[in-house]
Amino acid sequence: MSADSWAVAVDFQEATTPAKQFDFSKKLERVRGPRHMRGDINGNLVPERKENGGVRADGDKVDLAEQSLLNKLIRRSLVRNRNQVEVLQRDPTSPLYSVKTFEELRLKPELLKGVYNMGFNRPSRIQENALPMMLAQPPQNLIAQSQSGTGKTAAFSLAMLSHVNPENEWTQCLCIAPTYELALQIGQVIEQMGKFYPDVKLAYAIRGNRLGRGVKLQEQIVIGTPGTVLDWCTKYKLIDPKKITMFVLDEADVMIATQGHRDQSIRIHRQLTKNCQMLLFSATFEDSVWRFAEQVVPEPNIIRLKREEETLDTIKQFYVFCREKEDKFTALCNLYGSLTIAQAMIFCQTRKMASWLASSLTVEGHQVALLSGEMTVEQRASVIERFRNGKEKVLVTTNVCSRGIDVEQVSLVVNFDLPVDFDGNADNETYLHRIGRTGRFGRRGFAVNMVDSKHSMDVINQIEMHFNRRITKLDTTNLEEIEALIS
Ligand SMILES: Nc1ncnc2c1ncn2[C@@H]1O[C@H](COP(=O)(O)OP(=O)(O)OP(=O)(O)O)[C@@H](O)[C@H]1O
Repeated sequence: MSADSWAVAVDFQEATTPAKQFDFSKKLERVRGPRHMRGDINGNLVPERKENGGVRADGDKVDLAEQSLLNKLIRRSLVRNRNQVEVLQRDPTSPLYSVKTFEELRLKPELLKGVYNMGFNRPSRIQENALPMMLAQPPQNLIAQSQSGTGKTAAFSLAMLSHVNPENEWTQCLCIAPTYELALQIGQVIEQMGKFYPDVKLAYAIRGNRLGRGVKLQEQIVIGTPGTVLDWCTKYKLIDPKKITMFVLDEADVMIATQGHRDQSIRIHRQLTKNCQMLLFSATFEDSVWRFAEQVVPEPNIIRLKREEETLDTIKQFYVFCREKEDKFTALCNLYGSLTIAQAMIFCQTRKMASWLASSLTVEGHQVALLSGEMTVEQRASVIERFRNGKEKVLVTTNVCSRGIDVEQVSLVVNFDLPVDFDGNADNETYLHRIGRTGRFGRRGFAVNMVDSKHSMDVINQIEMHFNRRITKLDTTNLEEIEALIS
């Protein structure tokens, strides 16, 4: 079918399709989720996980640990969340404590000073409930789930620092994280928080950190990756697992997606005593995470903070017909020429397309930032930082690289390529994730979708049906129309 004829066919289809035609297959999809997607405990659709993440339709590998690290590197503050925390107590008759200030926790003055020195004025939503539970006597086990950036790491770092007895020169708290880099990030938080409490020492059980066999560690807190921690406990006997009184497993969802980590974690856990306090944290909570959590944390209290829903309510959505990539490029330039745009994010399906687009835009005189899969996490973090600081006005990216980026001043999102799943169907979750970022915090945003085939028009229709929101056709050669629609 030529481009013209499919465009005519689409026009015809639009004109003849009633606005709310019912499609049973879509309804089923909404209940079950599309293939390769599953519901998490929040009722959110999340991609099915494979060992070590998985490969998306765009060819970029989803590395959960990298995503998590990127999130940590680019984060500046707590993620806003107005949802209520859900608490499930093991013993529902015991009083439920929640604190509004750090003073109420009766922390050691050195620690309180460390907390305030980090700029924390009051506990975050999840910390309000989690901290009293983690610090309670007798010790209580905890499974806590809340999205990245809500204060989990800070919470268990404070719990570990507060738990140890600095006079005892042996390891009392053991914390495991999925990667070397993530372990280092947690260690930095502990070091910063414990800045005024120098009696407490921290060791990193990570690759490359070799110690002689049989020497007993004197550091009260050890943080590391499962393989090295297991070696230190069993092979080298640097840590006596029977003396561990607090065990923290961070990023459980990432942990079980990483080959071998699940078994190693369980093997470490088996070395610990029954009296050891077990704490497990996760950003998401699929069934597999839950099953793992129950293995590691007996008789748990459970705290959950639902992710704040992303919404399309404040976002105007459009689509533009184009023939091929050059045509899309022209449409994009026209759009850019006729709008006052603070900052824009443009999503491409492949790395190749993203780099072609970035260089074409640069030739046109735009200041462009490019996020691409071959960059290291640190390089990506610095590109995002520059973009956030307004050094570039346009960010071209593939989907994988940009998860979790929150740039308040982005007012336009362009789907240069539409988000589709492995089967070529609309990837509604990714669509919401991309577009939802423009209209953050009640501000207005615009989303423009480039449609270049009958198939991509079908995808637009699927997205419209899924969200029950209209996506309006836009003629980018008609500047007056653009101004009228977008104003
Ligand atoms: N009570 C608080 N007040 C202000 N800022 C806080 C507080 N607790 C944590 N933060 C800050 O909020 C950000 C997110 O916190 P934290 O890293 O603990 O979240 P998280 O849920 O563990 O996320 P991730 O697992 O991605 O690291 C950090 O920059 C941290 O310094």
